[in-house]
Amino acid sequence: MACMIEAVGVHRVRAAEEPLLAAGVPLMERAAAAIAARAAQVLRGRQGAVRGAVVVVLVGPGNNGGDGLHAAARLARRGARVTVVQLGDRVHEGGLAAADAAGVAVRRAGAGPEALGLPGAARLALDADLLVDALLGIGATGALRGDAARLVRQLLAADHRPFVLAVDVPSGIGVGDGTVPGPVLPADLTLACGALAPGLLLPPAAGHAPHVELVDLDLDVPAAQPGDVGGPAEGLDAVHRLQDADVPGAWPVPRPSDDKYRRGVVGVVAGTATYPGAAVLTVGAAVRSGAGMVRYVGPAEPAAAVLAAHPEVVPGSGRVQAWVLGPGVDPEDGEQARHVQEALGEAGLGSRGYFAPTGVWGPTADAGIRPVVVDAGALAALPERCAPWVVLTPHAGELARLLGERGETLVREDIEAEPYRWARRACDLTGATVLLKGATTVVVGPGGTFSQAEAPAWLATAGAGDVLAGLLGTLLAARAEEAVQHPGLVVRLAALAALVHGRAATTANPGGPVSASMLVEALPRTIARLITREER
Ligand SMILES: NC(=O)C1=CN([C@@H]2O[C@H](COP(=O)(O)OP(=O)(O)OC[C@H]3O[C@@H](n4cnc5c(N)ncnc54)[C@H](OP(=O)(O)O)[C@@H]3O)[C@@H](O)[C@H]2O)[C@@H](O)CC1
Ligand SMILES: Nc1ncnc2c1ncn2[C@@H]1O[C@H](COP(=O)(O)OP(=O)(O)O)[C@@H](O)[C@H]1O
Ligand SMILES: [K+]
Repeated sequence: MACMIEAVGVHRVRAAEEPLLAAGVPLMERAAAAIAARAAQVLRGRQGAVRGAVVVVLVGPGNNGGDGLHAAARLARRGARVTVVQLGDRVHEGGLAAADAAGVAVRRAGAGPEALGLPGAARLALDADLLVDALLGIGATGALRGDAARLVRQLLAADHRPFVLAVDVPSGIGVGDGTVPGPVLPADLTLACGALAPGLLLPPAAGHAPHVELVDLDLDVPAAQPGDVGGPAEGLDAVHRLQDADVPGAWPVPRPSDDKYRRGVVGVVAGTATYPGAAVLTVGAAVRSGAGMVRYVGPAEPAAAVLAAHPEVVPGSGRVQAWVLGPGVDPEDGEQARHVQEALGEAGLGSRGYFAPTGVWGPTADAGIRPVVVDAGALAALPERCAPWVVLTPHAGELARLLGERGETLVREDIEAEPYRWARRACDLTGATVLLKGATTVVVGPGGTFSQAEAPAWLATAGAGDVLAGLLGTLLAARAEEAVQHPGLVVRLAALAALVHGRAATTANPGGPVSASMLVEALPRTIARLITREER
């Protein structure tokens, strides 16, 4: 059963809540009841009881603060010692009334008579058993401002913080794009109200919300638009994340009627005499993830290394269903650079690239068109215009270079600060699907947006990207015909490759170091476990 997670653009959440609010459905009370129940569970787990536990709720001016106030009232009624710290002048009136009625102490932070002062507010917050962050939710624009920003900075400077429960989102993240524009309190637990915001899945903001649970409010969210991009003011429509349970339905498991050609032949142009290892790893990943056949195109030295490691590989050019181009290829290397160009041309991408005859993609006439993975050295050979079935697999540095060649002035850190934005930009500029590698891998294509976060940090090791390229080649070769028709399938297969890649690292050595060769070794049993859902 598919169980993919969908994060929902803010405008779609608003559209879903409007009719319910108009009909008088008490969404805030429902959200607050769930938040208080989960907070009580946390307190019982950590303190043994709710009664007597010290809870501080940081409350902002809008409905996110309203959620916090109502939850504070409920926790106080269960015997917790609750203090609300109000940041700013305004506060949700209904929530305030509920908190007052339940005997919650409501204190202002900042300056003024009877205000706690920021150091006082910080001390109170840091001494709590549970700190609830209800400063800002999906109504946030830009970084936290004013006293809220100052208080969060003070909390971030502390050596130890209590358990932090964020209401809806960690306050101050870019809810629509996953940016972190200012100080944000990392949350131990985030309770998303009604739907997950895109920022909860997209890096770097997602790193502040490693554990997200959905509070189901029975919202009837309108379907995402095809292509998933909202208007400029609305932002992203949807971000998806595949789960392990999605793998069996998406993985190309061979049927009895298949032969090696029908299962998909992968052509690999990778490695040079200087970097033969990239060829071995890319080819190895394609073979071990179940390609029907792998053809290797390259000079004698890497070809010999490939055949020594993987005797099942067929050397030289020939008919393939998908190409993997570029791992370990030096764009200045004449022979491999020429092979990259030939493969691109053969896949339907001439010197200027692919322009669909009708102005829309969806080729039918040209039978030569086939998916291509363009990695590392081949990124420099990319034609002006690609198509959704061309998957670029840069890391942040390579993406900065690629965009630099297309007129953007960027460094790697810019990409790391706004991975979604720049992957989207590269997709818009090239027409290709872009898989941006990182601790969380983001895939942005004309067919949608995915974010996968399975990879342990041990995976940041030389050659791991080559393995991903080979693995993705196998998936695209197996479903080549559908992939050139359906851009939605291409992004999904790229996300699937990232998921399996991350899981293979854990399979190879749970909790410890891995090498790229260990990843290749681990692929067959990782895939078997995922598609059969058996523990091995
Ligand atoms: N989805 C659902 O079904 C349900 C959602 N619910 C909840 O509602 C929340 C959304 O509430 P919301 O729309 O009132 O916005 P919210 O996040 O509280 O912030 C807006 C306020 O903050 C202010 N402000 C803005 N930016 C700022 C900044 N950078 N720094 C400082 N201040 C800033 C802004 O002021 P302004 O910019 O207008 O001056 C405005 O006053 C949602 O996240 C969820 O928790 C549930 O209750 C029910 C079901
Ligand atoms: N901090 C991290 N945590 C988890 N995975 C990471 C991290 N950093 C990088 N990765 C993953 O490691 C791989 C590295 O790929 P790449 O940079 O292309 O390396 P190489 O070129 O040496 O093969 C990618 O799949 C990337 O997503
Ligand atoms: K919040």
